[in-house]
Amino acid sequence: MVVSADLAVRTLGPCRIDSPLAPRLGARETTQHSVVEEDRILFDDTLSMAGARGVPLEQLPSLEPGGPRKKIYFDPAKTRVGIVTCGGLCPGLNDVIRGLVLELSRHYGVRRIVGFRNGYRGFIPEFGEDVLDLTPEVVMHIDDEGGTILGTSRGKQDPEAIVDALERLNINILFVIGGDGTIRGAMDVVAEVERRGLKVAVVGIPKTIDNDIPYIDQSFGFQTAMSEATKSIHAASVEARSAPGGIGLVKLMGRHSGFIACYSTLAKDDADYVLIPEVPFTLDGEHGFLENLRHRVQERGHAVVVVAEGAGQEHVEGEEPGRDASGNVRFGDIGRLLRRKIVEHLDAHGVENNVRYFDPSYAIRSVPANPYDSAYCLRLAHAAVHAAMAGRTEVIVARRRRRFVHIPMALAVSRRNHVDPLGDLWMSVLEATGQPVRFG
Ligand SMILES: Nc1ncnc2c1ncn2[C@@H]1O[C@H](COP(=O)(O)OP(=O)(O)O)[C@@H](O)[C@H]1O
Ligand SMILES: O=P(O)(O)OC[C@H]1O[C@](O)(COP(=O)(O)O)[C@@H](O)[C@@H]1O
Ligand SMILES: [Mg+2]
Repeated sequence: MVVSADLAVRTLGPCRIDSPLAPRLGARETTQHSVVEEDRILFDDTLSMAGARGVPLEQLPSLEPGGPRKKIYFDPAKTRVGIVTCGGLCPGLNDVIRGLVLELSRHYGVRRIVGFRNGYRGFIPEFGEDVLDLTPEVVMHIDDEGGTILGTSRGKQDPEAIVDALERLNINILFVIGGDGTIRGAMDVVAEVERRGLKVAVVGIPKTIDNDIPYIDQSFGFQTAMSEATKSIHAASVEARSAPGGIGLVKLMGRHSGFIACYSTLAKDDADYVLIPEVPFTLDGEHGFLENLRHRVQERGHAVVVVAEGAGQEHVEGEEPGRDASGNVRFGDIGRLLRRKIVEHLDAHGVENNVRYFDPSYAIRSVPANPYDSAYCLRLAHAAVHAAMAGRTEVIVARRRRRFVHIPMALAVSRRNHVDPLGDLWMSVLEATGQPVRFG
């Protein structure tokens, strides 16, 4: 079987130790529900996509399956584990931490697990952060709360200092729970680990409420966050329908990808317009957004507009986008700009208007995971533990088309997941809202 280089997963070495889970794996075979270790998971999911590669079946790009192995690399009794959460909050962070700790301790018998506090700065002595001992008792009920018991942060830290801390604490496995920035940071850590000739596995559990990590079905916490967002859309709709010329305007998170705006709109089916970063729009002119909205309000008496924070940035004049500590762009406020423009435009045309502006902001990501996301987080945590104990490194675990897989970190950060303006999701949004295919 040929494995394309970018899909090959790196391992620390041969697995020689019997896994404590081996007795449960005896009868496992590849079925529609599970994939055995020796098998691979096809990268393409349609005949035409696979066929377009024009290569024999065994050379088709494929991913390593996730799941427990009969033989593992690390001896659980001697293994020390670190866990860190970085970047913005996301529902389910505590579920993942809990899942890692329970799987490591109960099923593999790992006895020393520590949590680094407040993201990558938790490794740096100058910040004076103590590590937190993570036991089943400590983590048992943390999933009841949103956030992360470890804390999180943005801002780059020196990979050499991070690996110094790993050496100081004799850590063999580091789990990083974070988004694209965190994964890039983890790749720097892997490079430094290798430079020193250490055998430390670094495994990621991808986190992003924006759902912008590619090659995975959907990121954990996304479903919870978009469910929270529907509350604001509903409130905007109630307000809009209760006032003459009522316009409910909702700004939602989503820097580069408008998934939250799209899915929460579909869930409520109350919105008349959705504006996302992936689909540019014009404001002015006969076919611009403002004129379309004016007609809608005059004809129907009210309207609901959902806008993702990264949408229409070209319209946010005079505000130079800044950068946060991690180097992410800080966008101008498209929500406030739209509110002002809508009022000005409708006033100028003598159309009565009552704009109600909603910015739920952090409220959608600070809540505990819903049951679906909790179950998903637990399964991701299990997959991450299996990968790490089997010596996999520089990988993230993910679910792709219902299968748990190992994705090399380099591939996971090679691009961003976007709403495809020519794809099914955006088509559904156009159907649900009735907005024109393009403004302008
Ligand atoms: N290109 C990069 N190289 C190394 N570390 C990075 C890089 N980008 C971000 N990081 C680090 O990863 C952590 C989280 O990144 P951030 O972008 O804030 O969140 P997220 O992981 O959710 O994308 C921060 O400590 C940040 O400094
Ligand atoms: O937490 P901050 O620094 O205010 O940043 C807010 C940003 O964080 C997010 O919630 C998620 O970003 P990350 O995936 O980089 O953590 C974005 O949707 C939002 O723009
Ligand atoms: Mg990010």
